[in-house]
Amino acid sequence: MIATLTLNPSIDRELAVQGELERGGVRGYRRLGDQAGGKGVNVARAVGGAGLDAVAILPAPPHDPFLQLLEGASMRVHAVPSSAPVRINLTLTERDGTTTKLNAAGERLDLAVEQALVDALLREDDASWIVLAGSLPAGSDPALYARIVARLRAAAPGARIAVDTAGEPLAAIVLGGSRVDLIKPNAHELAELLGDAREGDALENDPDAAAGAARQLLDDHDGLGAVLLTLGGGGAVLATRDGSWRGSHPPVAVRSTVGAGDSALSGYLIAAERGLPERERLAWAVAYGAAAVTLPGSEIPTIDRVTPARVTTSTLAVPAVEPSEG
Ligand SMILES: O=P(O)(O)OC[C@@]1(O)O[C@H](CO)[C@@H](O)[C@@H]1O
Repeated sequence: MIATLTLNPSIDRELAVQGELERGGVRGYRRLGDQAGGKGVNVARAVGGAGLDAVAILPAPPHDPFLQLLEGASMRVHAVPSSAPVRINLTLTERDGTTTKLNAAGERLDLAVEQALVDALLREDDASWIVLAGSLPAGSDPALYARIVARLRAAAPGARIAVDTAGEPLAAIVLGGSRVDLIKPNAHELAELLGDAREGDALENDPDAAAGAARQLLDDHDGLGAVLLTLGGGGAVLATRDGSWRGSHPPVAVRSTVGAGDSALSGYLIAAERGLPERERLAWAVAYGAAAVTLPGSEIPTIDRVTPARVTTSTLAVPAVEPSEG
């Protein structure tokens, strides 16, 4: 069973832009629809869609439209009542598949709601993986995920924890020495974590450099178990303490890249639940990510759309890293 926590869920509203989007210009659009989103929600939906047990834990006011959008979803939903309405994130899609995302900050959660969410997570004591995913609502303590990990470690020492976040919350986890089994940055998030956000494109286009950077993180931070680094159309790299691999997929027709990273993480987790080794988990991650980009908006692929056999994996010879000083 997989339990996800989404502290900042969203209604994902997709707008199809007429013509090309131009900064400062005027364009028409067609509203395509709303989906219940947020990274942990998407992961739970994908895992549930693969026939596995998943629960999405999140805050939402009792009659928020977000909850109606979740009716009939493939996973269990545990909504902790909150007074903060669920944010609306916009996805602007152009004909050629270019996706522009405008994300709202999300409203700060009351301390009592925060506590109730963590308590709900702790009650899921048969979860094989706990996933903490997405940004934190505005005004949250950037170390909130790190504090939640510390509580989970104390209460459930054996649980495996995956974190998919960015910026300060990710830095608080990694640099603060939290013990997590997996992080899933993209190249830009990894570059920012390493202190040079400008290097994101370079990492995305150079899987060897990306793997070296991921491996360096593992060497510098004992708390980290593995890094699943997504590289857009370049597939993904998985760096673990036992080896590093690259997975790539033949090109696909891209409709929307929203949710591709969540799908990749889901693929890894679904393969892990099936007892597959790391290299095959990577193949599943890449296959899920590739299937996701062929779907509109933040639609998450069901397992029948996913073909891990189309993914080529190779072992990366990552140079040995000098032990860090001190
Ligand atoms: O603000 P966050 O939490 O980083 O990102 C939120 C979000 O962009 O992530 C999902 C796609 O990954 C969407 O469902 C959602 O709108």
